[in-house]
Amino acid sequence: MSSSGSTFGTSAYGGAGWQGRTRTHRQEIGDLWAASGIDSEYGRLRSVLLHRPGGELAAALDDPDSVQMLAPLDIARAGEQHDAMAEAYRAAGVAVEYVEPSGQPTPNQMFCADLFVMTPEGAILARPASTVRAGEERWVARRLADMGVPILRTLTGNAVFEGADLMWVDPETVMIGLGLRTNEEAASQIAAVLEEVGIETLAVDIPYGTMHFMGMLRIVDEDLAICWPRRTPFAAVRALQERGHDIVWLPDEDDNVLNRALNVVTLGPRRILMLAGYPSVQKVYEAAGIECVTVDGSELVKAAGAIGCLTGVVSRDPVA
Ligand SMILES: NC(=[NH2+])NCCC[C@H](N)C(=O)O
Repeated sequence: MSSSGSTFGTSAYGGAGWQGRTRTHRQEIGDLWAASGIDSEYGRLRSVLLHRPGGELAAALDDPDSVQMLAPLDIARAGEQHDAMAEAYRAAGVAVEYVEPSGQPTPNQMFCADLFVMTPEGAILARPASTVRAGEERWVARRLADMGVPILRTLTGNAVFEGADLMWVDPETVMIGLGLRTNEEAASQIAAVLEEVGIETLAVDIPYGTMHFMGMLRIVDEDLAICWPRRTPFAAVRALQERGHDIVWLPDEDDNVLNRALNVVTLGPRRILMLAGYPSVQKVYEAAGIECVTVDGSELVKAAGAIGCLTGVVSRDPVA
């Protein structure tokens, strides 16, 4: 302070000592904010967010359909299989973080892929489409915040969006599947926030009677995607082909087999974590040069999801 008592010219008032912030938000990720974000579906996987299921699965015992599950689950077995999946991630060099809600979680909290999606500049929180899952995103928001992961956007109005409906086709483009779980309002809010950071959004319709876009498309490398004949939307297959992707087509098997065998997470280029017990599909993947790491999820699938749905991807090596 000067002898006259004026604060003019002190750093807090913009004087010579002021140190303005000049880096962009993006430049501060990995420093002020935790290293996080993805710009592809296949860059080397670095960290994931999971929720280990517990007593909340009892909600499926009497009437699984009332909580969007297929059959009652053995809670202990489900927990053990979940632990084995987490162990497989750690063995692959992936950091595992857990969402821990306060109080009793809702029954589907473990399906973390549905609750947010990452961009190179932070997370977009989901707004689950059913009352059964409404609010699960709050616990993910709290955990991401604690981890130092920026949150780019929370959806508003009547937008509904589940993270398993968004896929990176290339570092400048995402595809959103419109259907039961994600509506046009959400797609336009997401397109607006992505546009601010220079990313284009392609919206495609997913077939009536299906759950998520993830259930019909998995991208496993820069130039390789797994698709489901007559189920993966035309526009999605075309967008991939235009970018030079080869398509691995799922073999002719019943829906349950394909649903579960396709619900994989890409660990890195041409390397996936998939459920054990689907040899006919695994053979097709391996023939395409995809290395398959397998874990048992026979109990978990009774909740109507598998590895892809259970795994919230927080960070991959950038490919851009
Ligand atoms: N991404 C997925 N396929 N998630 C599966 C979610 C299953 C859950 N029971 C639900 O209906 O919401």
